[in-house]
Amino acid sequence: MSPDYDPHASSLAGTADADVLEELYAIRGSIDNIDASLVYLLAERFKFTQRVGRLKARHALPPSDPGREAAQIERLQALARDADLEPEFAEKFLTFIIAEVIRHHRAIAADRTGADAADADA
Ligand SMILES: O=C(O)C(=O)C[C@]1(C(=O)O)C=C[C@@H](O)C=C1
Repeated sequence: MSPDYDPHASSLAGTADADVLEELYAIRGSIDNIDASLVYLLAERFKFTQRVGRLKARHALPPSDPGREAAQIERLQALARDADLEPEFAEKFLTFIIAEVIRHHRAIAADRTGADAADADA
């Protein structure tokens, strides 16, 4: 955990009884653990998608693959329904992440094009 992180940071101090705040902080401890896991999971996912980006750039494949995305969204919506999560939220979340991945893929491809052009000039 970041040394500067205060798990009791709140704008609610003084607005509720101490026992209510204690319960709130206890619940927030679990929320903090989940948020930390999400960060690690996302970092790991981006490590893999960076590999995909490099592979695609090397073989001149397009950054996005709409057929793959449609299948992923359908799958995540079904998982969300099973998990009692709004399927629309699952779709929005995945679409948000994929947009960032595509931005990375484009940057990798542009770097590679630049490097290839520099090699050709040399
Ligand atoms: O699997 C790919 O081809 C990727 O580039 C990864 C990914 C994803 O983040 O899941 C991102 C962009 C594509 O449109 C589809 C999927």
